[in-house]
Amino acid sequence: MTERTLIKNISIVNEGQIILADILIDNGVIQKIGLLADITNSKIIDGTGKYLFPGIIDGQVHFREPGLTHKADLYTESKAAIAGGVTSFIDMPNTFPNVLTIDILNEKYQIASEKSLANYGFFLGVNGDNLDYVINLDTSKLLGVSDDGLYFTKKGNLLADNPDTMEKLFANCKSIIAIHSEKEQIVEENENIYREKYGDDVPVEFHPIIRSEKACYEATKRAIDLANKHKARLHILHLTTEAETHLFRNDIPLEEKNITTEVSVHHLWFSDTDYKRLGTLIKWNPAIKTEKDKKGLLKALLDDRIDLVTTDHAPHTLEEKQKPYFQAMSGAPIVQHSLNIMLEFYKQGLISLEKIAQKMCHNPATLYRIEKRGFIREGYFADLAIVDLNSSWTVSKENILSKCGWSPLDGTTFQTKVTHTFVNGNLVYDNGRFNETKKGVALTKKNN
Ligand SMILES: O=C1C[C@@H](C(=O)O)NC(=O)N1
Repeated sequence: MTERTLIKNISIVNEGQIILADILIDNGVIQKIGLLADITNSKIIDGTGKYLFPGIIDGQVHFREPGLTHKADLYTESKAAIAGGVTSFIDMPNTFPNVLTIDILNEKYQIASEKSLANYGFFLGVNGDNLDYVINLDTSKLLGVSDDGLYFTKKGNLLADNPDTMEKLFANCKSIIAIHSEKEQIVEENENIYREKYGDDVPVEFHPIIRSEKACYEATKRAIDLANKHKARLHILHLTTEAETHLFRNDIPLEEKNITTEVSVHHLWFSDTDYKRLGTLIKWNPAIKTEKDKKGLLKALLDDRIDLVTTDHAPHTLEEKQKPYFQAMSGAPIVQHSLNIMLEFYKQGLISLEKIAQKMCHNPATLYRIEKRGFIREGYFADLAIVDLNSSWTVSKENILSKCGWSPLDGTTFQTKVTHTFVNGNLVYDNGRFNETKKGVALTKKNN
């Protein structure tokens, strides 16, 4: 049983509008939305002047467990997520061992049930070795939303650059094929050119030239051609170039799209002008690119060619990051600050609150067919975030919650603050304090 809570007089951002109302949370779900009388035995939160969002659903994170828990784990990173208003996440399979079988996948669900404060789903990885296994998978054995998410990337054990592997997967797979889209051959050719010139210590400013627009565009175009040819369901992860945005459509509703895409917050926030200041701390794959790309990505997000905002939260220790170019790990922690970043764009007049809710809450739920989450509706799970749009604070070591203890946003002042986060009706985060007694649950799937 969860505590009964009445949030009074709050601006509810949901499904294209903002309405001022009260909301009653009971038994884990949203019971009533409207002008409600005070109810006995309920905790009352005064929402005057504040905004209520559906809890953010982050469609791409790396919480590193099992196998890489010196960087992060399901407890620490879900806690960081909750502080940022993120109530559900879908985690990538490049943990160790790589998630290439149902047994390994189910082990992650088990660990999350014991440790995660937020709700969770996990991608299953695909490579040349487990391709037949994946194609013949009995999806009834998959837990949660996993049978809607297969992840195909291009490095190491999850390498997917082989044209025959790609063709076979697209021809046979019914699940969403999520792709990290960079053509490895082009990247390697560029790496060799710069290695010859600079040795190991290539200036990081060349990262977007090595992991080039061409590498991204050609991989994305190839995946789209394959998806069209085989009528497969394709999702391109973390788009980074303006050029690629023109490959996506906005003339069909999300529910009917066969090909979808997302942008990660750091590709909207940073550009190549930031490499000088932040160096390898913002070395990410795909790379942070130019100002023109950054603007093109926001434009495509606003006109619905891009469907989701995710984080690709990818923590590494500072030691792993502060190394010469070729040894410095790619990725950085950002899940705690994704809503703050998007709200900063709102403050600058670049995006509406309704659009933020669409891209971070409604669309991930629709795309991954997540049951009864992502919207503020009576009868839906009470995953909610209350936001103060006029409260500034500065990111610093003292308030960074990711286990790795640093952030590329250190020193950044945000003008908005998440004050409360509810997960399944439980007030898990309240103005800096956590209630860790209740754990998140596995995301379940809508039937149709
Ligand atoms: O897609 C990815 C993976 C991630 C990681 O570190 O796992 N780091 C990245 O920069 N991009």
